[in-house]
Amino acid sequence: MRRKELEIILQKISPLPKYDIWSEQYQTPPDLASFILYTAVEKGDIEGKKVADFGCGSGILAIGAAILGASEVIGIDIDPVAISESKRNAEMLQVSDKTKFFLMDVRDFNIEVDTVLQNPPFGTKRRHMDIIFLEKALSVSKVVYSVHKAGNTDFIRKFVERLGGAVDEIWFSRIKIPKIHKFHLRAVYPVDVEIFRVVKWKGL
Ligand SMILES: C[S@@+](CC[C@H](N)C(=O)[O-])C[C@H]1O[C@@H](n2cnc3c(N)ncnc32)[C@H](O)[C@@H]1O
Repeated sequence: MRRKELEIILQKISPLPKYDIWSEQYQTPPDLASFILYTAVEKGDIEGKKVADFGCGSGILAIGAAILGASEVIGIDIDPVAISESKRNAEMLQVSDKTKFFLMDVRDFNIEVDTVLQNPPFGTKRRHMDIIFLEKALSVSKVVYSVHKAGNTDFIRKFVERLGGAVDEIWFSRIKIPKIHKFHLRAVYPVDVEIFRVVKWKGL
């Protein structure tokens, strides 16, 4: 399957019906999701691998990984609506046999996987939430693809190195997110993001 075909399939996954500002539930746009997924395939991180999607939202990264040949995919989210929407979307795209979705806080996840894909909350509402996700992802996997608000590259690089990992590659993109604060005037805001590929090179 070509990347554009995957993107068209992922466009069938709608964002969650109600946007929870506190949980920062913006969806990864299908073009960025297909870029992350294809990059991960090219690097050997998806096909035949056990993959987790932390904060799966409507399931776009988890379902994409299943479509691209992951052997097993686990999606988790703290919001019950996200879990039911992910299950519904997995059924619609005929990958429910390869995907499992669990309602849980990322901090409670303790299953070993090969690869974690995640677009965590930026931490705008709950400080350092993205870092909590990243630390958990590195503790249970060998490779992590993680989307972060741009501008904290050095902090993230050093944080990962302190955990015994390494930032292997970084890509840049821009996504539109719904307004975060009541005083915001526009409905959506463009935000520059960095996508990190992080590898674990020491036992954690
Ligand atoms: C930016 S959205 C990304 C959604 C989806 N992965 C995507 O890429 O479109 C972040 C997701 O993390 C979830 N979330 C926030 N805090 C969480 C936590 N402590 N544990 C698990 N999921 C959480 C939110 O409910 C939301 O669905």
